[in-house]
Amino acid sequence: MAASLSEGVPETEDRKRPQFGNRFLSDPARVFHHNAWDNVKWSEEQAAAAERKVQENSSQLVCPEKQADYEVNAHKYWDDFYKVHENGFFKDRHWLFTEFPELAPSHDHLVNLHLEKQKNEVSKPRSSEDGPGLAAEQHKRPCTSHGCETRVPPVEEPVTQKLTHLEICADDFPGSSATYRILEVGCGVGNTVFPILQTNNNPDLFVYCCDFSATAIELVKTNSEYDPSRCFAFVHDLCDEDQSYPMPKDSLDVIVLIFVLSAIVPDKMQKAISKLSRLLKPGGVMLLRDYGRYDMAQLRFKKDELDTLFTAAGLEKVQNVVDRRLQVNRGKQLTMYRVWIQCKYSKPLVPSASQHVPTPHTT
Ligand SMILES: C[S@@+](CC[C@H](N)C(=O)[O-])C[C@H]1O[C@@H](n2cnc3c(N)ncnc32)[C@H](O)[C@@H]1O
Repeated sequence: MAASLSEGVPETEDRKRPQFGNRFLSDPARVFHHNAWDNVKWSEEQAAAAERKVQENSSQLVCPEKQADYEVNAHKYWDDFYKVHENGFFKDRHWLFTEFPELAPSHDHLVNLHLEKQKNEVSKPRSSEDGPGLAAEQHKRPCTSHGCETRVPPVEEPVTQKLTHLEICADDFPGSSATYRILEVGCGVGNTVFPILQTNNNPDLFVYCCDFSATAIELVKTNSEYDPSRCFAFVHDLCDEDQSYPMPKDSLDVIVLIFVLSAIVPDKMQKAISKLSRLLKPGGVMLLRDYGRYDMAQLRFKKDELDTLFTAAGLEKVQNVVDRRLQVNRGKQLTMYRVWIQCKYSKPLVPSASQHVPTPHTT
């Protein structure tokens, strides 16, 4: 039987994977007809139950010694995890290109950014709680990643703008000859990076990826798809204030954070994001997808917390949406409520006078 209109999943223009936020459950009796439903409304009882669960979990804290051990030795715990699971745990993030067209080939992200901002000026910010989901809105966009009539004013080539102040030499860093540079932080074994390299055949693309687990980075580098002429993988702890990134500031088009920020301690997040923000070119974007508040009844990110983090790092909101999904195991007739948060924040073309992002000597 054909699905009803409200269950219809619009396909993207290139008829690939549909974006999140497009399949709505209007008739509860149909819950087991699909694997997942978007923008699921939570009842008050359900929200209260999640809150109670969080309180319950928080009432039994691990002892301070163990907390310190988890923080100081976090990279070792992740190393152990990857020694056991190798490439087998996380799935390739193939939804990346529908949710984040900035990662797809021939994407002119400055054009898209300009249009998304124009749209935000005339409509209130989207969220799955206040109207149609993010993807439904995006399908109405007049522009595709492959071309658009509206152009933003030309900007001075940003990479060459401020190189005199850099410690990293402008033409002597990995990927220096590329014109489109993407960095993934907390890349694990490459479930985001390899799909990008496979899908994005732009000859001017260079992809950096880092993780604080040396085992994970070793697995990336020994992957048969790792090509050092297109990619540079390195061990890096994003919470380590003294460690430099191997590229100059104002040099990256896109920074990707997929399920990584939630893995670090909250009081280190701001410095980590501000440091990353400095690496972005003006007009560059930071993309995040992570666990939202009450996902699996745990206390994770709220929309406003992430907004504060990114705006304090001098970035401007393009998107900040909560994706409440109902995942269904049709075989076992089980339902599972998940909450994700997805953000896009861009670096202003002209630095805002009200934002002061301190500039350290190294990036
Ligand atoms: C949930 S996994 C996600 C991996 C990958 N982004 C993906 O989507 O498959 C989180 C990753 O973040 C890394 N990570 C956690 N804290 C980190 C830190 N402080 N610096 C760098 N990487 C970190 C972990 O080693 C792990 O590989």
